Amino acid sequence: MNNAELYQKSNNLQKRDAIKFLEEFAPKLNWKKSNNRILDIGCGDGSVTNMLKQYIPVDFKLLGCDISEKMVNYANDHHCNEQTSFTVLDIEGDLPEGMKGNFDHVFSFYALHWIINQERAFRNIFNLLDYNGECFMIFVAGAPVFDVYRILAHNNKWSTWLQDVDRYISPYHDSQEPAKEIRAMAEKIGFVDIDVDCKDLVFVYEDVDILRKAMTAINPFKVPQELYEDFMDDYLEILKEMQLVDKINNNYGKTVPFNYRLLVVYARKPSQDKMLHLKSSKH
Ligand SMILES: C[S@@+](CC[C@H](N)C(=O)[O-])C[C@H]1O[C@@H](n2cnc3c(N)ncnc32)[C@H](O)[C@@H]1O
Ligand SMILES: CC(C)=CCC/C(C)=C/CC/C(C)=C/C(=O)O
Repeated sequence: MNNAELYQKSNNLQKRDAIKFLEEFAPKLNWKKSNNRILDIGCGDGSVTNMLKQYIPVDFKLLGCDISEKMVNYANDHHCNEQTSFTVLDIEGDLPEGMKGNFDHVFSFYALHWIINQERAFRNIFNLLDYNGECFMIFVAGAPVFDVYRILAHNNKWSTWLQDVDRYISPYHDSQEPAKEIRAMAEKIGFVDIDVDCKDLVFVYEDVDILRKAMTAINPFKVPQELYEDFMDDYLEILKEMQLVDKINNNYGKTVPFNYRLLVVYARKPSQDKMLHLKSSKH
């Protein structure tokens, strides 16, 4: 998952969804006239961070962050300029003091399903925002890829490399009402104007080879290189058993549609007055 070169060639699904939801939501955000301080969490190779610039006012400072140093280096090499830079940050870890309260807008695209401790990450996002700051995030609730990981983890051939499989399955994959869960968590943290939607979407891969590359680009497991093609063959066999890929002719010359559920989340940190008022009414 930290091969930026490969990821930027195979992230059509992620890019399509970032564009789709930015087009809908960016015009509705409360942009400042000047000096918009923006953070993109889980920026990866930086290509979506770069696209984000088309949807924000011209006066901005944009920081992308990612847990992977390799991704951050690639993003800095390809997309860094006077207004945009990238840094290493684990959104599930301790925040540097200097970043707290420093952002008017926090975005995150296709990253938060990688986080086990959701409350820690959402609390960190709250603390990164300045008063009245807004966050907008899209991430995967459920997808067949997570069922495939579970099945591979139970196969003796692959179990050694998939021992920590739960770490890489969206925390909402088995949830009946992920939007309700997220809303309750965001309310508990102190967010207001919360809007959470769980969308049923479809992405059509042009053929099995393209699908294979996309799955390799997001594969989090350290399967040895010499076994990797065999691993992907078994991966595809499972997709055939699940009737998601045709058994006949390896789906040759045919497109491969996949259904998945995507969480689309907006929330705002209250004003300073509102927060002081809430604090004093608690005592
Ligand atoms: C699928 S990529 C998404 C990249 C980009 N946002 C996009 O939409 O194309 C997910 C990214 O989240 C990063 N990530 C995973 N866990 C993270 C964490 N705890 N803190 C920050 N980034 C994390 C991964 O390193 C990876 O680069
Ligand atoms: C098995 C399969 C090909 C599923 C495709 C649908 C889908 C939503 C894939 C994205 C999964 C994911 C975890 C992406 C990411 O982290 O960027």
